[in-house]
Amino acid sequence: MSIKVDGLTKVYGSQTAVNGISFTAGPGVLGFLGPNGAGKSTTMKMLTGFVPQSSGYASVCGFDTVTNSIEVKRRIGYLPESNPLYMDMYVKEALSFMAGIHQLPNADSRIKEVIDQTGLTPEQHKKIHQLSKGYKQRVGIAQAILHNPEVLILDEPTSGLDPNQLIGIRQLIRDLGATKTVILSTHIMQEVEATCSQVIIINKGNIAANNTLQGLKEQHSGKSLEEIFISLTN
Ligand SMILES: Nc1ncnc2c1ncn2[C@@H]1O[C@H](COP(=O)(O)OP(=O)(O)OP(=O)(O)O)[C@@H](O)[C@H]1O
Repeated sequence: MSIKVDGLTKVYGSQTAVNGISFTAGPGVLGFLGPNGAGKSTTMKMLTGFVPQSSGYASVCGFDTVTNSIEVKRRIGYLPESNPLYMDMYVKEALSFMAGIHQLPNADSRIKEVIDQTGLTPEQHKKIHQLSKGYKQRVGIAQAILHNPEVLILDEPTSGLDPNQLIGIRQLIRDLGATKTVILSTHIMQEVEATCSQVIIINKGNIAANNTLQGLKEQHSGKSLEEIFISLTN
């Protein structure tokens, strides 16, 4: 399994945002669902080493996220919810900058490959601030996959996109999930149906469900994913 999480907990002041959760994930797309404030982003930030946990353990490809964070960062790509980008850079310039940080050999050919893969080719000569939201998301994904990580953490990568962009990005996520372990946080149930093999529903910092999409539906006697989500998080 590429991701192992055991008793992972994050406490902010007096609030327990993530309460001792445990799960594993391997290649495929894992849908990480939950209401606003459930603890999804906090869990993702702990997995990427962006914030330290209060207690518990997480590993990525066998490396402890706290004691081996450099090895983890080599193997993980992260698109944060806010998708922070260098708006004044050209698309290729930003990717080249990231390639430098990762010390990628053959950076130029890898950048070209990633631009093709994320559908950025027609917009590649623009500055990032000139791009539409959908294309900015594609740049965020391109940056996350540039170093060809085994694990991808995508925090609401499709929020606010039009249906055409949605379809394109979902297809890209499915393609990435064919070889990588992808953790996808989303509020769009249709998206989960279209892309995910495994689903975790988190509520108030606790795991309320962890199953295959099929298994979850069987467990809840054929209810829709939306109905299951509502019944487990209310
Ligand atoms: N830096 C922080 N300091 C204090 N509290 C925080 C901090 N970050 C998150 N929280 C709190 O932790 C809880 C979980 O937040 P988190 O962002 O992980 O939820 P989420 O499931 O990603 O929500 P959303 O779907 O709205 O993005 C929330 O109550 C939030 O206010």
